[in-house]
Amino acid sequence: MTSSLDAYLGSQCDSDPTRRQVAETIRQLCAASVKVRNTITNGSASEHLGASRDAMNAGGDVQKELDVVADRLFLDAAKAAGIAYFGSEEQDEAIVIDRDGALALAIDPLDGSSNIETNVSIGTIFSILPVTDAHRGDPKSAFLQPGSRQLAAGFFIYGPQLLLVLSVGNGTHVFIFSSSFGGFVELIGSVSIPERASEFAINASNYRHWEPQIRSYIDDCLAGAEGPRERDFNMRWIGSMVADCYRILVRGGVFLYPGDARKGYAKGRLRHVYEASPVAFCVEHAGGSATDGLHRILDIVPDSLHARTSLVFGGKREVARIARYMADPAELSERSPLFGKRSLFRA
Ligand SMILES: O=P(O)(O)OC[C@H]1O[C@](O)(COP(=O)(O)O)[C@@H](O)[C@@H]1O
Ligand SMILES: [Mg+2]
Ligand SMILES: [Mg+2]
Repeated sequence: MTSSLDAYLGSQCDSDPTRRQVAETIRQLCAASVKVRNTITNGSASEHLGASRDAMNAGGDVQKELDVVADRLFLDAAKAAGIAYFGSEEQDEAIVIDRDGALALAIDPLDGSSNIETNVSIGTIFSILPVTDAHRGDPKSAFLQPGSRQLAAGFFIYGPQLLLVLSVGNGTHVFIFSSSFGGFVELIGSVSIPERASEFAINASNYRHWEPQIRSYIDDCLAGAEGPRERDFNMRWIGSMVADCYRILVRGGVFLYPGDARKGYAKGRLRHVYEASPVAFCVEHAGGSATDGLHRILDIVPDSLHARTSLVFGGKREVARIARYMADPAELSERSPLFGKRSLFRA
């Protein structure tokens, strides 16, 4: 029999008051996600949701109407859940909700904003962290913990289906919103990323800005069956990390958003606290890996709420292979000159 999210949370989060509050927070986030989904699917509203506002968020991105609507709905959810501190992509600073609360909620209210007006899957990414006495005087410090301390993390996808990918630290599970049931029910009991896959996701338009190591890795994939990998690769880039991540969870492959030479992109585009860290938590609990190219994301201590990080995640073996490219460029130059020089992009 299919089990409900509620039953799952009851079985996983009943051991102590903090975990019960984690469960309550997830329930409130789910309720907000349904409101966001309804807002998106409501035809009369959709006209202006993708419209740009005059404002920019702390990361320098132009805010769209839906970024702000979603931020407000998730802030209300955080208040209803009794969260201590709310840190959002759309807010410059962490917001104090309840000074005595036990949890901090970091959120990307709307992931894939550039896809809003194109009717492509978008989502919401969240991370739930513990608040200790050491964080009380300084709310932002609660968000500057390594991702390994997350109590729960996940993301919603507003796509053909409304999905929740969730880890409370014991595997990664997928729930689907069922309107006939009136809530989320389990779709995949425990996700396991297929190890051998031949699919990569990267924004290839940035090729000329990448470091040589990233170019070499992609060159070798593109060389296909005739290249050093001796097999053909496929490429996908949705432009909504939630959707790229979900595909990798169910079908395998690897995602890269590396730092590059563009101004402001030394550490890529993605934000550590509310994008990379929760995705890394779900990916690791599904048997995969997530790094900044070299180091495990969940071990890195971010230095600000809106810090960026290079991000590579997916199947363990492929992520480890990319780390070898990053760590040892010398090894690349020692490869067969045939493959060392060939590239579909380079002359
Ligand atoms: O437009 P680019 O540079 O390919 O970046 C796409 C990436 O940016 C993001 O949209 C960033 O998230 P936001 O939409 O929350 O800013 C990711 O979802 C996606 O993977
Ligand atoms: Mg995002
Ligand atoms: Mg966003």
